[in-house]
Amino acid sequence: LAGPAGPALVPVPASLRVTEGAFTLAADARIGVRSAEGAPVAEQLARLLRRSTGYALPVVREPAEITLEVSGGQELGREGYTLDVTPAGVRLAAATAEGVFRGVQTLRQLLPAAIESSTPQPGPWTIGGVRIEDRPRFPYRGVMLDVARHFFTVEQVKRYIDLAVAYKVNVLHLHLTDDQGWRIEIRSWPELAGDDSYSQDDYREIVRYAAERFVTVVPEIDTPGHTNAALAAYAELNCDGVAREPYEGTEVGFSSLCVDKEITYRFLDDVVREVAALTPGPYLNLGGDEAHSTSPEDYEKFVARAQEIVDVHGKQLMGWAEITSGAVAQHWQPREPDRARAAVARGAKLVMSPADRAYLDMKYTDSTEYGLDWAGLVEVSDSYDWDPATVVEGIHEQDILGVEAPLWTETLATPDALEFMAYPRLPGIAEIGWSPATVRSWEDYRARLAAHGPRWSARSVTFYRSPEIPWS
Ligand SMILES: CC1=[NH+][C@H]2[C@@H](O1)O[C@H](CO)[C@@H](O)[C@@H]2O
Repeated sequence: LAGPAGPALVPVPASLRVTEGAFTLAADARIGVRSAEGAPVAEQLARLLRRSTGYALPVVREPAEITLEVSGGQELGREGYTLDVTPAGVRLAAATAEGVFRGVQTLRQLLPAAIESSTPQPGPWTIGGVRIEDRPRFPYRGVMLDVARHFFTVEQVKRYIDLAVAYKVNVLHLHLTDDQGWRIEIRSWPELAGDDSYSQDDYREIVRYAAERFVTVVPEIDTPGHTNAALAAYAELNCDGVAREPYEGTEVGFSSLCVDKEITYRFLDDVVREVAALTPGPYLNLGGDEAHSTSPEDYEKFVARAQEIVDVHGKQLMGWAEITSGAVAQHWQPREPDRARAAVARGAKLVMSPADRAYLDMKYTDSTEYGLDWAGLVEVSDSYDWDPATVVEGIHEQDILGVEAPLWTETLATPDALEFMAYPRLPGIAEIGWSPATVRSWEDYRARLAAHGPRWSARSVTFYRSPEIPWS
């Protein structure tokens, strides 16, 4: 692989040493895993390698040519791992199955791009010798998918997860409700979700699929603004008792729940109860952005009640940077750094998603067919060449839980459009979340990223061939 210092890995590992010799995966190779905890990850790796090599690759309960070990060593944390490739074979060790899963993503990238094919390819399947010790900089490395402006099916969400976990992404934030649509069944309020929505079983399946890949789902029910879909479904939720018209446009800030009506909080309690019961992850995101039709006093009253409700249902409140309560606030508006500082001042942790860097719905250039440009044009270099710990004055490493790449879908109606906007920028945000700031740079990253084009082509990913990258 053409990477300047060796393998073209994204995210770049915390430490990597090229060693003597090479390992070639042979047709009679086996995958060894001794612990029950590691077995599901071994099976996932086996399925992936069988598909593109055509080899049997049985999983056995003893050391083998590829050995996955879930050992006790806590020094690398929950997601860290060590990966040794020698002529004798591959040894991937971690304290948890999650760490082994993260290391498997690195192992995939050490193998030729053809390993990503869905049909058997000719080898040789050779990896140069390396010793890798790796662990993430931030614990929260997310992608957000807006399924409200345009709905995407369970299978399409699964594919979005599949592509993202190859880059060690570990959070999927689903923007489930907005002015244009309510996309999750709420049994106590059956008129909310229309035809294009997830049943509760659909949502459970997304959560299950994500969990198998050590991805935490963060559901967002955007409130008190961005609520036209609910206000159109239930007249009684409106202050004037009149149902709103359905809205298909792209304006924001015109809707608000009725803060002074008690039914608003029965509604919120029912919704939070049902969604929390379906969500194993710690966060319940209640949005809070662009509540331009809610007075500041009403906004504070609403958020205080919302916090109580989320507490009752055993979750931690998360929201956009405007939200004035909760454990985690998400910085998004480059023009409003004060909100990030205020969130830290009240004891919240930040997820960094500056729109002029991390919003995957921003056009690459003014000739990009899809997307918006209110935060500016965001080429691959703009999206990569920043750091969460310096991007906002006064916000430092210890204030930050992680990063997230939101993909808003006002202008994106198909999976191809999603992939075109997400690739190649999503891997860069993933690297910013995982790799130490000291081991990454734009010049090195663009050279490594060049080797990922063939990997995406092998998976039929529709990506933007940015002229900034020397594609291999
Ligand atoms: C947090 C946030 N609220 C707005 C803003 O981001 O911009 C998005 C488009 O880029 C838009 O879809 C969203 O409703």
